[in-house]
Amino acid sequence: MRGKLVIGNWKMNGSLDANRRLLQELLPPLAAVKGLEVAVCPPFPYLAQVGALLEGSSVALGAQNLHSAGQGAFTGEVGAGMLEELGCRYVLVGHSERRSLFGESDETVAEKFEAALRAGLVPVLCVGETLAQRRDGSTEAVIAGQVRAVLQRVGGAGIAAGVIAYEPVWAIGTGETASPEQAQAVHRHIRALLGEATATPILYGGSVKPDNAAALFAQPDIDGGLIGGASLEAASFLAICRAAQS
Ligand SMILES: O=C[C@H](O)COP(=O)(O)O
Repeated sequence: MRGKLVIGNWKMNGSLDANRRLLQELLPPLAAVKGLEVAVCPPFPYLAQVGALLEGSSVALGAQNLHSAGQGAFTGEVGAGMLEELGCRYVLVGHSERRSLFGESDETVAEKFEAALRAGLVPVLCVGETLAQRRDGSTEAVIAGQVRAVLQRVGGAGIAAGVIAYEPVWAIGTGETASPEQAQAVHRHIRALLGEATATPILYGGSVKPDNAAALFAQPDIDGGLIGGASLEAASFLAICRAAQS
């Protein structure tokens, strides 16, 4: 179901003390921000702490990754059921840092998406092109490959139970955001690929800040944001959530 959604991806940042301070600053004013869903994705070791701190708030808990197997001899990995047991609602799959730094293929990502659905989680499929791919004109083909790998595995109903996040790799952590028009063009392309799953929420991510969020979220096919750096600073994340308020 399409509705506004803003997810903070803390990446490999935080500490017990910093997490507590961030949420103490963020949650009271965020309670007054209506008309959207908000989630935060801390690193695995902090899921239980952050889940406890979120109790009584409307902010959902998410994880940044999972393994496609439920359990077993996969040292260092985490299964979907474990995330569900810790109170996660969302899990990111196929973030570009997972794809580029940890070698995740479209097929691996599709398996993870399916495993998350099976456990009752909402998978957030991250897709996006590199700068070289944008320059050589293959943006649409790259995104189509990433989306179709998941569609083939879980079908339209499966993908509609999740969320897609378009994150151009060249805009992640660089301070260089896609213009609202560039982002909208790719979001429209993604929605066209979805067929019957056209109501799947599609978020934009990549250097979203308080000063560019409103223009991005105003685009017809942008349903919110996946926020990295700015989600670590309460005032910035709050301003971005306010910009998504409908
Ligand atoms: O998951 C979040 C994205 O990678 C965006 O990160 P950023 O907002 O720091 O550019």
